Amino acid sequence: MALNIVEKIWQQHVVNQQEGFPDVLAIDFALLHEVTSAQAFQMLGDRGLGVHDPRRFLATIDHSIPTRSDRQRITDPQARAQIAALRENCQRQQITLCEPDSGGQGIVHVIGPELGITQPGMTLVCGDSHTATHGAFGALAFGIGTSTLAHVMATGALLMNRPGIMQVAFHGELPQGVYAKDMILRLIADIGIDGATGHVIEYTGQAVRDLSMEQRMTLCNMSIECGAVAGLVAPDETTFRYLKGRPYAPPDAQWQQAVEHWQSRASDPGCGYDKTVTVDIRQLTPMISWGTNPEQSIAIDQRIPNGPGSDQAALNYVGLKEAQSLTGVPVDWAFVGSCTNGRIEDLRVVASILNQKTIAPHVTMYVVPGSEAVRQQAIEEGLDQIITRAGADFRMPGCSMCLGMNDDQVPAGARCISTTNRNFIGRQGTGSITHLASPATVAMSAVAGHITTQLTTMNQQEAS
Ligand SMILES: CC(C)[C@H](C(=O)O)[C@@H](O)C(=O)O
Ligand code: SF4
Repeated sequence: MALNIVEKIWQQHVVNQQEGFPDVLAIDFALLHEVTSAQAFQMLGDRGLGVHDPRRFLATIDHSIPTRSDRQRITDPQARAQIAALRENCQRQQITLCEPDSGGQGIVHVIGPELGITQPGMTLVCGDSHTATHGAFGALAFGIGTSTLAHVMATGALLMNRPGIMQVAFHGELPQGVYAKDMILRLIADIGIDGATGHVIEYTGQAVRDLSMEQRMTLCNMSIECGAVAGLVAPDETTFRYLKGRPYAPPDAQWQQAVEHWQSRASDPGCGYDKTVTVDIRQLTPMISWGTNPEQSIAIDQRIPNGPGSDQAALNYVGLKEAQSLTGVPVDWAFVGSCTNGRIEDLRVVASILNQKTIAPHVTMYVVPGSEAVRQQAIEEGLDQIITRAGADFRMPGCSMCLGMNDDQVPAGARCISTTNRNFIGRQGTGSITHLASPATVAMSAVAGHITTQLTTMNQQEAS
């Protein structure tokens, strides 16, 4: 029988199945961060339980760590407590913790793939809603709550009813200057914030095959924003090439065998899905959000909806009007980073736009690498120099301005164009206004000082 990738991974990992009860699914790996792990460790401690196999866990510090150069000096008492608790818990349970300045620290969804932990056909969990990012490798990756995390820690298994499986088929080639970020914003705008509820999405189509691993991660990252429980892309040569030689990847002697297994995980021709959605991207232009959830996004050449699709409360919050064009709306802040778009390719795109330019004087721009490895790579390529020369701030790795949980916050009333994944009310700081877009759109807008997808040819540097 022809099976899709999710059915295959599920079948291989189910350890118990009983009518009327959730399936018991073996979990290959769990990633931890400082915000959601403390209570899970506490629950284990309360019952005198240990972590069942510490080699299948890895922890990092990302949400609450400052991104200034002296980031080890943490002034916020809550952040300090979270980080101290993670250190203590990892030490007690013998879990590897990627410490700041070890070379391995970064956002949990950036370092997992970078280290080669995330592999095709595996099951992976993290107490974080953007865990679907790892699906880019053909892994079944779920964001789970804290008590579920405690259960996985103790048993290595997850109780779950098998979700529906939805195919999102991208039709056509991705036009020049349009990115995975635009593809996923288009999908969410089309199907809505609950369009994939209860489903795992498999992204298919030649355009997906043509994406780099970084772009596939961007695509899968936002699956949760249309309600999906996970999102994935079947593994192929691009996946294998990315993984080869990474610290946790299979060594040379086992490589061929691993690749053959991974290849066998891809969906069979003629397999079925519970639901299929097609997105035509032949004419896709850069996308941007206008409201207070990611569904409220439009193509840059469209106007904010007037009538159906409009949302007066959202418009009041963001200070915009029905039927208004977003092009030309002034921005105060520009943010490049996060587990959506804080990888080396994103920084390369940004640097290529900022090269020989300066950002508009009224704009504050943060460029925050997703990990220490991304930062190091960017420095080796001289991207930090280009970014700094343009007047942007090239900072230390972390979640940063993606959510107002650390020192990096957009001030109340300020408008930020951002490469992140959520534009919820107050997401980047109390009273902050967020417009979601690709790194290219963010960089071009920072130079122009207003929302645009055109590279301003004349600016301060050239004029002087
Ligand atoms: C803090 C954490 C629990 C949260 C999540 O689960 O996603 C955060 O990463 C986010 O992006 O909102
Ligand atoms: S970068 Fe943002 S979305 Fe990603 S894990 Fe951190 S806070 Fe969540």
